[in-house]
Amino acid sequence: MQTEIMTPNELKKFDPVFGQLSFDNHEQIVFCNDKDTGLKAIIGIHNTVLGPALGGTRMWQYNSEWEALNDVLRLSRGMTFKSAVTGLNLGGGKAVIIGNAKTQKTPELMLRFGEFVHSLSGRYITAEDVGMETKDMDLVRTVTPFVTGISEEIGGSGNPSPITAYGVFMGMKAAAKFAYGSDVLEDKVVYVQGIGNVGEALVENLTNEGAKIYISDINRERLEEVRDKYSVTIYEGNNLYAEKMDIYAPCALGATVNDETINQITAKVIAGAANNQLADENKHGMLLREKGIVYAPDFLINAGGIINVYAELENYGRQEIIRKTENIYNTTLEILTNAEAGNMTTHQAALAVAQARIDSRKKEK
Ligand SMILES: NC(=O)c1ccc[n+]([C@@H]2O[C@H](COP(=O)([O-])OP(=O)(O)OC[C@H]3O[C@@H](n4cnc5c(N)ncnc54)[C@H](O)[C@@H]3O)[C@@H](O)[C@H]2O)c1
Repeated sequence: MQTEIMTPNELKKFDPVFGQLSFDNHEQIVFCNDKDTGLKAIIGIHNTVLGPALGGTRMWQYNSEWEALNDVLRLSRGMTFKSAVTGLNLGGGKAVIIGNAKTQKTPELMLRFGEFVHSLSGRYITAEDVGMETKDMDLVRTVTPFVTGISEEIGGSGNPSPITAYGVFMGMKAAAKFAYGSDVLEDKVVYVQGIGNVGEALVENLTNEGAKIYISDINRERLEEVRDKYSVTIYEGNNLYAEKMDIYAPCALGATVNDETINQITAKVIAGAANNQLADENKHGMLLREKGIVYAPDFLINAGGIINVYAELENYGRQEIIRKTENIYNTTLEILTNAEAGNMTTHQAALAVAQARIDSRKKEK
């Protein structure tokens, strides 16, 4: 799917909302505005066939409202497929708040946002995303029950990052099994790009397995902190993609598999936590396939976080969270096998599994 932002002139040729390139088959888009608190937010509900649309709230200083709309359309669609492929009874939604989370996020603004979430009567359930913290969700919880990712002290599931990392690790093992015939990662050279919350927890899993780990990050302090804790090497070069490695784990930004990098990548496996790793799902998915690189779809293997918050709704415990996250291994292997058999990209194969679940539920209904 195309996700580029159009220029204002290009936009004039289209309907401004339904004509957006990222408009898929979204059920409902809610524009939330409140002058008193400065709130400008958009809630995107992509699909509710499998259940309420759950997805985090991102606060970001977008360059334009079009950019914010495009982001919420793209992200909410992604949530539909993430939950569907993971086997959760959830639909896909997401919210964006336009503004600087460091300077414009006030308690009043968050409470007003919570009221808008509440007005949707549970069709949309929010959670944390970029620019949000657990304490913001705790505040939203005071005005609506339709929020997850709240503190453990008030019944929440706590920090999702270690579970996300465990799911990525499971997906990586499955991809290694497919590419190398064994899921043992001992002595495999793995580059972890971005050692934030998820990246560091992934490093911990990889360390326990005996992988040869290289880490890269734009934050030098983080690099040194992680190096002092684990047996890893800091990557000091400036073009990680061309380095000789077995596995590339993008855990920072999206779109790192793009026209510029794709021909440099030497890894046989790509498996990481970052959302939207392929700059162009179809084009780059196909190129990876042609190059024989096994790509574990991001929205499938980074689903640990949503499994974790889903526990708050379904009241299941730690053991079930781990079991569901471990199952990412089986689903990944199944999808990689389907992709090969069906002459599809792995991304398309994962979407097909998700879509089949949605279609079959729709029929039942
Ligand atoms: N936290 C979760 O549970 C979760 C769930 C699903 C997906 N994700 C995705 O996984 C990725 C990592 O999430 P996180 O929670 O660890 O975020 P984070 O903000 O804690 O860490 C991101 C790290 O990437 C680094 N970084 C930024 N730009 C970089 C670059 N160009 N090169 C190298 N490093 C760079 C940052 O300095 C930071 O240390 C994000 O894309 C996020 O959307 C996270």
